[in-house]
Amino acid sequence: ENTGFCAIDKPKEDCGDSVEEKDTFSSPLSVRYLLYDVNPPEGFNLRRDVYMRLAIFMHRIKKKENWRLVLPPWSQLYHWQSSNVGEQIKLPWRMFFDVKSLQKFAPVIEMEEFLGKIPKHRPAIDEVYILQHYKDMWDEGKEWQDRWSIEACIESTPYSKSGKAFKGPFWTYKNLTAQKVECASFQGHATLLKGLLNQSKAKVVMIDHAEVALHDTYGDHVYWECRRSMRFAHHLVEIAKGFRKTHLDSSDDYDGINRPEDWLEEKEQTTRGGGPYLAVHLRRKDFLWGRAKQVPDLQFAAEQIEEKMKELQLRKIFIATDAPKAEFAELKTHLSKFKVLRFEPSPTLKFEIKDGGVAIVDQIICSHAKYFIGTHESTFSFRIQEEREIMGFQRNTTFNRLCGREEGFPCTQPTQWPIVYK
Ligand SMILES: C[C@@H]1O[C@H](OP(=O)(O)OP(=O)(O)OC[C@H]2O[C@@H](n3cnc4c(=O)[nH]c(N)nc43)[C@H](O)[C@@H]2O)[C@@H](O)[C@H](O)[C@@H]1O
Repeated sequence: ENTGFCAIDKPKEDCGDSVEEKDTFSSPLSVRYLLYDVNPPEGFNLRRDVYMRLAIFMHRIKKKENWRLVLPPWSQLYHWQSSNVGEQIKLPWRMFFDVKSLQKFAPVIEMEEFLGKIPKHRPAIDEVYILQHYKDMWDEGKEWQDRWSIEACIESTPYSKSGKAFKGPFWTYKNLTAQKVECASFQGHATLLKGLLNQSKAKVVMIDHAEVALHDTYGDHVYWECRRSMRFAHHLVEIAKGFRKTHLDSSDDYDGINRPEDWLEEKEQTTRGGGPYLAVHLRRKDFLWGRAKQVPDLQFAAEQIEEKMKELQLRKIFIATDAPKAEFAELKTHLSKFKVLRFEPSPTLKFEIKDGGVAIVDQIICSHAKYFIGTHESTFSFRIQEEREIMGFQRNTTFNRLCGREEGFPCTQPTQWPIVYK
């Protein structure tokens, strides 16, 4: 069967660009759709990780089962607080990622494409399963065992019955409804969802709190294939390129970075150079209380940055941060010997790419630097580290983090997760 999707093991010629498919909802099980959502307060980069768990699951079953994974639009993320960028709801994945590239790994489609297929007379979603942890999961002496079962909901849910159908958050789509909503206690890896999906005959199933399902295998070659397929949207890559060139004397040619257009053609890379700047991801805001011991005050962060700048004999520092303007200005006063830069798009550009796009441009710039220092346990920093692994930077230039004042300097550095190829 040719689904139009490009499997990792198919020759490139067989990989169609189009995701158009013939399914009209007329034959109940010809194609099935898996929708999902994540715990509302989670940020963008944790959500990227949850996507990978489900995409890898879809990748594993795609030869035998005809599912489409519907990409959940980005709506009202807690950290996206800019007021001058318009509404940040229902943003499609193509604003941030190269969706064709994702499709070369897993059969994914955008929400709007899925919505376009639903006949008027039918609720969009047949069945919603809200994943929850087993009540006894943390009991002492309880052995880990993969299991799932439909059970009463332990906590209250945001779904409520209105007439025959259920209403719910549904990524802020007001008209979406579901026919059935149940809770499923779940303990195990994403592939365990197969049992849950196959006990159902529904065509459209949604998994809420998908973060409860764990990675099948973290860090093997399939994980990295999925990760490599998550290329950023071209327009964001171009914006980052422009910034690197104009402000940081950095370009792929000059920095010795050589990445094929298509991730399927990527082989193990070695990058010895990197742009002539130090990049730092300085996570502030909720991390100031959430990770108080490991997040340095600005003065202590600056001391660590200065030390590294002297060692590397660099002049320019790129700071990716969620810090308010005043904090960034203070940091600059502590680093007055150097040129300290931040990506600050014009209001028009920011309106276009939104908070999510600004964050990705920050990540791209950090990932191309000669040396990177991140923030303890921030998934934002982790994703930069992965990007650098893909580009083949030497690991000691990647797996670094700032130390908290209480910890002192030096402190324990991040675990290295090396890239693996087939
Ligand atoms: C404590 C936990 O932290 C987790 O955050 P953590 O892993 O850093 O990383 P994320 O899951 O991405 O969430 C942090 C969000 O804050 C913004 N942000 C953080 N750092 C930067 C930066 O350098 N530049 C720009 N432009 N934006 C930044 C951005 O919107 C990003 O997605 C959250 O996902 C969890 O919900 C929870 O809050």
